[in-house]
Amino acid sequence: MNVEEIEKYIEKNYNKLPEGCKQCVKGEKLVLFITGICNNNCYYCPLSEKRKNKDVIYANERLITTVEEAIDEAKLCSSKGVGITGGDPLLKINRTVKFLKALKDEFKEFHAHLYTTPESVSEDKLKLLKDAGLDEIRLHPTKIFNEGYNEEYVKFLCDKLSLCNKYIEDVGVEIPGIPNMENEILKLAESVDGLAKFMNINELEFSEENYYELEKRGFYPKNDVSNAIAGSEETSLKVINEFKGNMFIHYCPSVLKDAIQMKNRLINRAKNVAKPYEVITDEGLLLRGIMIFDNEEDLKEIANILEENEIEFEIIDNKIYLNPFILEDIIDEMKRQRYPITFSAYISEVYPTSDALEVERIPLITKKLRFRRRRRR
Ligand SMILES: C[S@@+](CC[C@H](N)C(=O)[O-])C[C@H]1O[C@@H](n2cnc3c(N)ncnc32)[C@H](O)[C@@H]1O
Ligand code: SF4
Repeated sequence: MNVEEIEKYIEKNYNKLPEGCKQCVKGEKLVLFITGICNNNCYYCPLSEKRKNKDVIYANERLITTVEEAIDEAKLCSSKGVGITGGDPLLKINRTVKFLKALKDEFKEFHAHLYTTPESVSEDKLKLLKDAGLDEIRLHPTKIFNEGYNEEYVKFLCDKLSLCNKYIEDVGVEIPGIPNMENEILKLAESVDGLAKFMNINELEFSEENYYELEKRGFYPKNDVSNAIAGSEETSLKVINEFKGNMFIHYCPSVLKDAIQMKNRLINRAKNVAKPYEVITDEGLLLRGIMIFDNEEDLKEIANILEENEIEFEIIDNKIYLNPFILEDIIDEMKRQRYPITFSAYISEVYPTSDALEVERIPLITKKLRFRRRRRR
């Protein structure tokens, strides 16, 4: 499926999507990674070294410690809901409930969904989650994919789904689309139909952390441009085509996460954080022009010129930040007028995220090294 096909699929099936996914595809969900701690050890686990089994909290890409920071990040992204993930959020139930309640209290109509595993679900925890306002829960039956299909385990999963239904409005199953497991996934779908409102199948993705384990099992990337695994899409779509039950099965392709959901979330954040001189790209990244000076006099001279011409800019240390296209025009004009250029300059493309990660640097003026001839004695 390419981006256009996905967009069509989303449009056609939008009303059937799980509530949590509806906001997610529009980039309106805050991704709250509540802890990296997890009792499972899935061979396909995509978590990075910075997160896996580390008791850390991230609101989107931002490492945080307090609920206030989570609320701030939700505001910066104009989030309309939260997806609480990990690790396993239920292993840190008090923290999960504290953050969930704070977000629910702060924002009106804030949809909340949470990912966990059936082993961690208990009546006590569900009561706490219900009181804090959880709208949707998704269970990931890890053992099927790590140890093989087992009727007893599926029965255990069904009991946990029934328990969830007593407390939480929407209950679903979410799984990785492991290639060639269509028979097992179909049997699973038939077993949970009626107990789960939906089943989400994620296209299997590789990361630096799980690549070795995936390769060991014969899996390989489907192309050079994505981090999806070959065969996962075929398996997932086969399940959807062959399933005869009532439950809605949603396939979530890797490109949906990167090209649509992530892009929309970046655009939402960029609109709130962009400085007046920054340009928002179609991908939701920020473009800014940067001039770097060796001495303060030169910087002041250019700053005066910009002020006289009513051009927006900002000075940070020995740099002037300004609109990238105006910067290009200024350099052209300086060259045309043979005005001495006393700075180096480039256009910087950065994520609108809290770490402002730089994706690309386009040099405009590079500093020439000055060589002074040594006098012969
Ligand atoms: C990344 S996990 C996060 C929540 C929690 N750690 C869990 O596994 O349920 C969210 C969903 O992604 C799926 N998943 C796990 N590893 C994956 C991978 N390498 N590629 C695609 N989906 C994956 C699982 O089915 C899980 O329900
Ligand atoms: S349950 Fe999730 S976090 Fe835990 S090991 Fe499996 S994929 Fe990783």
